[in-house]
Amino acid sequence: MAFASNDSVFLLIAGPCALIFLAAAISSFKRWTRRAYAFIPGPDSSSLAGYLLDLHSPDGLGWHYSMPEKYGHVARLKGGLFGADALYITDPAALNSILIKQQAWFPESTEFAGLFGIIHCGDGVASVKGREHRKQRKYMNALFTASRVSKLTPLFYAVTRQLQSKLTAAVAGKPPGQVVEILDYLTRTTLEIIGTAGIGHTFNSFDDKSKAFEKFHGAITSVLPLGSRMFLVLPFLESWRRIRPVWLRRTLASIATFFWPTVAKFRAAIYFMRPVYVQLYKARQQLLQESGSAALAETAADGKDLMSSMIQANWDADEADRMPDDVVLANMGSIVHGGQETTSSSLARFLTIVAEDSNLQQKLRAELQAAKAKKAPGEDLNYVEIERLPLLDAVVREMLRVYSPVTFVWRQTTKDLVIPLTYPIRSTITGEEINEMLIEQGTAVYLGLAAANRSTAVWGPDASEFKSERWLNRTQTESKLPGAYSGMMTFLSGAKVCPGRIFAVLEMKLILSELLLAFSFDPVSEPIDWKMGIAIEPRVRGRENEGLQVPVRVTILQQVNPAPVREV
Ligand code: HEM
Repeated sequence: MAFASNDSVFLLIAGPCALIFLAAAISSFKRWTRRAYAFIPGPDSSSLAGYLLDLHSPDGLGWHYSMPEKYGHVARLKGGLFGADALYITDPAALNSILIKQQAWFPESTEFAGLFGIIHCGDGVASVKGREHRKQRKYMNALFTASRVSKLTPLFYAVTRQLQSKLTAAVAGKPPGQVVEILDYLTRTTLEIIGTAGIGHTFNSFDDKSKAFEKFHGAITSVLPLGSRMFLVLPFLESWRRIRPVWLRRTLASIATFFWPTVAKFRAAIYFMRPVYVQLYKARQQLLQESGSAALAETAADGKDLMSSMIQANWDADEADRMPDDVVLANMGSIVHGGQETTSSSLARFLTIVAEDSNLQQKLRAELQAAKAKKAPGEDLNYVEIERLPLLDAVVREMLRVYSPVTFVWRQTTKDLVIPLTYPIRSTITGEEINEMLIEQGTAVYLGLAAANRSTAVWGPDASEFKSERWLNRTQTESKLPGAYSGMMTFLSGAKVCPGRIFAVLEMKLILSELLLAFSFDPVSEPIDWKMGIAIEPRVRGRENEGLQVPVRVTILQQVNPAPVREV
């Protein structure tokens, strides 16, 4: 009898469990084999594994750019043998719906959230969602207002002067047109700017003997390319970082490093950056505790850096609104990372454009010289004056439109949703026009930022050509796209819009103007291939193994006085 009752208890528990298991298996099988988007045109996958290899291929920029022209502004990405289909979206109304109107149901995919959570060792803005994201963004948005950023202008100049002197030293006394690997200089510049203005720390980036710089520079520039090489495991990273106990996760990671050198390098880069942030944060907290806010003036940026402001705001906030230490630390990582590679590769791209187009280069220089002529000798252009240079503004906008440093972002629906379309889909099955479509829960949705920026339907038949003139006669309202910056998608829009866009644009304009006043640039004969990564990666054709580089020819126009060395 006892046996029988045990049996029924077992059946009572095991029965429903088996049913739940079966239902879950059927639902995931249905999801994996779902072909709900068969009526939407889209590219064939280059392998049985589906679209993932094409989407992430380093040589795949052309694949991305061609998407709206070949398949329309919503394209189906075939999941292959085992995966579900996904969507590639560049349609203005659909982007507006996904990023703004219905953004609560389209959170960032767990893949990117997981990757950035690991890189920043915690839940900063780049890896949290919903209310927590809104809470952290309030702190971050307050740091990046135009008025706050304009106050950083003297810091930007101070670092740019170091770049000018370093570049002058590299080419002085040599024949004109010396070949210089300019990306290295620009990476040092943007790292030093984000170091001093972002987190109040100097990396001594222009000191060739600075080991700290060398290692940090190596770590920060390698971590995203390494991350993009691990794209096949990205879907599991968010669950991975929740594994407890922590020692188990660390042991598993250590085992993985033996089999996969990329993981070993990725981990080493993170482990190098983390203590730098921890040390800085602790020092800042100690200052606050011991001597109050005024003591922050001791930092490398005289207390004007963004992170000091964030730490101070957090310190002053009510207990309930305060961010825990690990979140502040993760956000230090988000700011340094967000502000580094995107900006340095854009600057390098800009220099190659003006090197190829001497007429444009001369016109830009003339505009800058005219603006400088109105200032007292030795006085710099201020934030408003830099912003109001029409040609520089047009060239920077066009560069950010045609060469978006971030190619796509990744979202996932959390419920079935209908989205409107600006450009109807023509069904491959019935031939009818579809003006709105259902996106099923769980669908991976890729938003093609770079491709939308080149859509001929939005920008005209010359969309993929670099034509700065288009901005001299065009207004933001003319673009149908919901992008936060001049109607382009480069900085995204909505809740996840890049908080650093005003910072980035000012930084780029200021560096470019100072470089153009002091040097002229000419092209080299070797072609540079701009490869796809999480940010764009330039490599010299035939010398890919030498890493990221952008050679240009540099000639001194105007001797620059050596920059004063900043004591830190
Ligand atoms: C040309 C330069 C830049 C470009 C093209 C760019 C682009 C972007 C894009 C597209 C995103 C959204 C990513 C996503 O949702 O997956 C983003 C996020 C972000 N960017 Fe930028 N960015 C640039 C410069 C900067 C700078 C200079 C900073 C800081 C000083 C910065 C800080 C951030 C941060 C912290 C985020 C995460 C925001 C969040 O998740 O809420 N970015 N950026």
